[in-house]
Amino acid sequence: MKIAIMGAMPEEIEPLIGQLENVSSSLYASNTYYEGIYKGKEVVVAYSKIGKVFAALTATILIEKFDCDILLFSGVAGAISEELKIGDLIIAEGLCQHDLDITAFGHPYGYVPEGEVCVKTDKHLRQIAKTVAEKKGITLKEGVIATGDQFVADPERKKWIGETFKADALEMEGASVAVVCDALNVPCFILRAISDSADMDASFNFDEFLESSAKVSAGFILSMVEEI
Ligand SMILES: Nc1ncnc2c(CN3C[C@H](CSc4cnccn4)[C@@H](O)C3)c[nH]c12
Repeated sequence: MKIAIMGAMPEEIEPLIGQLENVSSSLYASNTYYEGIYKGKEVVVAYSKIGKVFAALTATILIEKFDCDILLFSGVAGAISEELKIGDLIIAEGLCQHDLDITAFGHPYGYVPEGEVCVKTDKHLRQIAKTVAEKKGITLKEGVIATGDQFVADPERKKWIGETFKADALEMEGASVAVVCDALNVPCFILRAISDSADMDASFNFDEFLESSAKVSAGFILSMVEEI
């Protein structure tokens, strides 16, 4: 069993690299992939760079070139649900693309022919997460995460995304990772810790809480690796 752990930004995987043994790194398709061992398990860790295209490329390389059997995503997100505060964890039951729009042809937002608005993540991995959270006394929200190639810092855009997709959080990579995993039949798990509320203060909060929230998510992901 080879486990891929992916983030979008260096800060999202830095807390992971230091925990690996026998680490070797390789450059491929303008990305660095760190191979190592965590608690006896083979892992490959990489950050994609920001946005759906880079995330889809890295997810594909982790699976097709590094032969990973499952993919765990660790990172931060903007909150939509009022329940989610900075540092809180959310796992994606499903993910959608809020900036995918061919409504001019009568299709719903986030839909393209032969696709689906909401792509589901792996139920078994989500169950493991809930077991880990219970053991550690951590609150874990499960919901819909909306992905788009925009840093959202606008209450109106946030509200529209929340209402249109019934989304609880938003970010810029998860849905494209889930689409790649779904197409390649690889179990996918997307975990995010809240760094901001996608409102007028988003960029300030993001800068302040990126590092601490990324650590919360990375720590939880490592606890999950022990249980997989
Ligand atoms: N409000 C929000 N909207 C959209 N996405 C997010 C995220 C999640 N990540 C963080 C990062 C923001 S862009 C970026 C660009 N330059 C520096 C840092 N981040 C991108 O990888 C998506 C956290 N809050 C979000």
